[in-house]
Formats: sequence, C-alpha cells, structure tokens
Amino acid sequence: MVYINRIEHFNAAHRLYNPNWSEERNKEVFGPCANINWHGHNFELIVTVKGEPDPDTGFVIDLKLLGDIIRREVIEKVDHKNLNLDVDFMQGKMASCEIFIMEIWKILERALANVTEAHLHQLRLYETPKNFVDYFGE
Ligand SMILES: Nc1nc2c(c(=O)[nH]1)N=C([C@H](O)[C@H](O)COP(=O)(O)OP(=O)(O)OP(=O)(O)O)CN2
Repeated sequence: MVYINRIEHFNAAHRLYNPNWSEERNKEVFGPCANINWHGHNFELIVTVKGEPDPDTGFVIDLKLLGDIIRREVIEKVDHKNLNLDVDFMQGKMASCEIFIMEIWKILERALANVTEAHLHQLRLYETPKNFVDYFGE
C-alpha cells in the first residue's frame, strides 16, 4: 500500500460564532475569532490517497488528476470566499477547522470514488502555520 499526497492552497474568511449565544458569550469563548467583521486565513489542504500502484503506470492515482479534483470540488468553492456566507456546504455549520475538514472529506471521498480504485486516507488542513487538523473519515 502506498500513500500519495497533494497539497493545495486557498484563502478564506470566516467567523467562529454560535448563533444561539449572546455576543458576550461568543467573545468569551471564541475571542478575536468571533470578530463580527470576520477574519481570514491562508489555508493549506493536504490530501492523502492510498492504494496499490498500477502496474502499467506506476501510479496510485495520477497527481494531475488528483489536483484537478481537489481544485474543482473544493478550492474553487472556498478560495477567496467567506466560509460562513458564501460556501454552500458550510451553511448552518460552525466554521471551525474540525467541521470544515469533515465536510471536505465527504466531497472528496465521493468525487474520488467516481474516478479511481484508490481511497482517500487522510486530510490535513492548516488554518495557520501553528494550527492544523487531521481527519481520517471516522
Ligand atoms: N479547536 C479549534 N480551535 C480554534 C479554531 C478552530 O478551528 N478549531 N480556530 C481558531 C481561529 O480561527 C484561528 O485559527 C486563530 O488561531 P490563533 O491561535 O489565534 O492564531 P495563530 O495560529 O496565528 O496563533 P497566535 O497565537 O495568534 O500567534 C482558534 N481556535
């Protein structure tokens, strides 16, 4: 089994805010991340796919194809967008990196199943150079 990785980059704005709470409670829990006028991040998304290399190509998956899928299915929907307002798959959800990565998983797992025998193994999402989250789909 071989694990192959592709990194994509995007910028997005968001706000950590629970609509069921008062402004004071949101500020207390989320601090500056609850800023009413949003804040932005330079995100890095690392997608790991696992499988056996094809005997004819030597590829688990063509990295060009993987990059095209990530960009079409995820990056084009979130790059230079507001996660709370503009992104359909984040509507009504908390815009934390935990919830965000779980939604990205659902999209990529579905898209990859249509084109390859290889499987999505891991997503890693950097929200800042110091803050990142891993998800294995479980
Ligand atoms: N469990 C989570 N905690 C936090 C999340 C999150 O998505 N899940 N998000 C944020 C903020 O949106 C953002 O990441 C700001 O983090 P912060 O640590 O303030 O920023 P830096 O990495 O730049 O670190 P500094 O300490 O400011 O240098 C917060 N928490």
